[in-house]
Amino acid sequence: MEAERFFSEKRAIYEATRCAAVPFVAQTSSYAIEMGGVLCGGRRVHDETPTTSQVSRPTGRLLIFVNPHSGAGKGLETFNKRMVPLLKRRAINYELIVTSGAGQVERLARERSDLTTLSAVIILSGDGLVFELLNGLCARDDGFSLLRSLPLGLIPTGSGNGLLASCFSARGYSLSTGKFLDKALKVATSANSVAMPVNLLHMQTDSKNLVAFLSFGWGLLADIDIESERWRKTLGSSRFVAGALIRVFNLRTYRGRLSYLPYRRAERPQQLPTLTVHPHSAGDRIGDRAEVHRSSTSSSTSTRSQRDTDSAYSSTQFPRVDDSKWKAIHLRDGVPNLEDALTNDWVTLDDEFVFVYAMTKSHIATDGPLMPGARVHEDRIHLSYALSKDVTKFSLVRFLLAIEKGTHVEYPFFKVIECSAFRLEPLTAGSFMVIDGEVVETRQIQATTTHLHTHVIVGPETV
Ligand SMILES: Nc1ncnc2c1ncn2[C@@H]1O[C@H](COP(=O)(O)OP(=O)(O)OP(=O)(O)O)[C@@H](O)[C@H]1O
Repeated sequence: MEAERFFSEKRAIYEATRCAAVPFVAQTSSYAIEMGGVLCGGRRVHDETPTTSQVSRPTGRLLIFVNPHSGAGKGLETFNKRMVPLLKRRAINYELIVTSGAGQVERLARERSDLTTLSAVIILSGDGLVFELLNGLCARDDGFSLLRSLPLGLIPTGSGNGLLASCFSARGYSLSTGKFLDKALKVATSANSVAMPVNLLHMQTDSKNLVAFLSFGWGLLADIDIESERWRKTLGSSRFVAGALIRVFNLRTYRGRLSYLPYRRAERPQQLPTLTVHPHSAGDRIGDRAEVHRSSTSSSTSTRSQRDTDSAYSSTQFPRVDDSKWKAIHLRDGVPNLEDALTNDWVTLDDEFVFVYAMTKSHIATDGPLMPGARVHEDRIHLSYALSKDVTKFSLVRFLLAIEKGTHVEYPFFKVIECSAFRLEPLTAGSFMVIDGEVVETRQIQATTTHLHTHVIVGPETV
């Protein structure tokens, strides 16, 4: 069986590349990589404003990840039918990796030695792959500087694309279904694009230091996200609505201790994000590219259990080892480690919660903004919660339905606090703790604002 799979994989890769002009193929046991043999021109440019960075043609050398199972499972089709023609038309050189399972992108981002030679990384998936990429990068010694030099292009083929929705919304672009994808394809393959700085949070769990770019959830909203996973293929992003209705009528509440450090402007000035694109040798046109084939070792199932087993984030075996590296990037001095006592300037709520949901961006999906006040580059956390004593099932349903119109913020039980850090200690079990859509296993969690930014391609410079 193994041998059969090995040879069919070889055959698929041979078929994929035999008619390409100059590509070669590297293969590992878990994935196939298609690489072109030409580079297009580029130039080194520095950004001049805190809100956008000039990307010299994101066309020199792209590393493209496609998750074939994300969202409705159309990532590969979108790549072949929609993106390849654009890449060809603009003579863009690229390396394609079709992911074969959870954790692969994180490993590659952590281990590859050629990342400084890339013009950009493009991801066709949901927010999950972005989470893997950023955490892989941040695990490297040169990770924080790589964040400043490696822009991300996001093509929304997942069921949750909150990061791109937040960035596009900030630029005034339409988030309606067709236009969202069209625009993403266009900007990711256009010359002279710009990339927006996007703030990152430091998340400390019992065992890990992680970065988050979007959200942290516990209670109702986190449970809806994870429990509606099973409808991912059939319902796409509508799975959240179906999940919400079911979950509200079986409402669970959780005891927890939520502490936060009220927002104060950063003590050290924010470092202006500088995006550098490395120069490339002058380019030739790439020839006809072959159709892309998925490695036959890739799993055809994308279930939560498989993801949990494979996940690089679920282990609680190992102690955190690099706390000091992370403390150095905090915007506020003196934020204690997760195990340490909080100082007097923190506020603590010990109560029965329906949910806790924190965001640094406005959107978790393309429907209305959950946190309309959040800005992609700013240095504060919008920490929201609802207490069990303040809600009824009926008011919760109305609240969830109001998110699309943005009127949910008017519900008095929806409390939003601006803070620089927060810590959550669940006192009853049963809910997921979810960072950027990914479940983490930990007894408690702490989030702190940092001066780290990644950069998301949103170009062109003028809208
Ligand atoms: N080939 C694969 N098979 C199974 N899982 C994969 C594969 N490639 C990536 N993954 C994992 O799938 C998860 C979901 O990916 P992503 O978030 O990008 O898509 P999505 O459709 O928006 O999913 P969700 O909304 O459930 O998070 C990620 O955690 C990623 O690690």
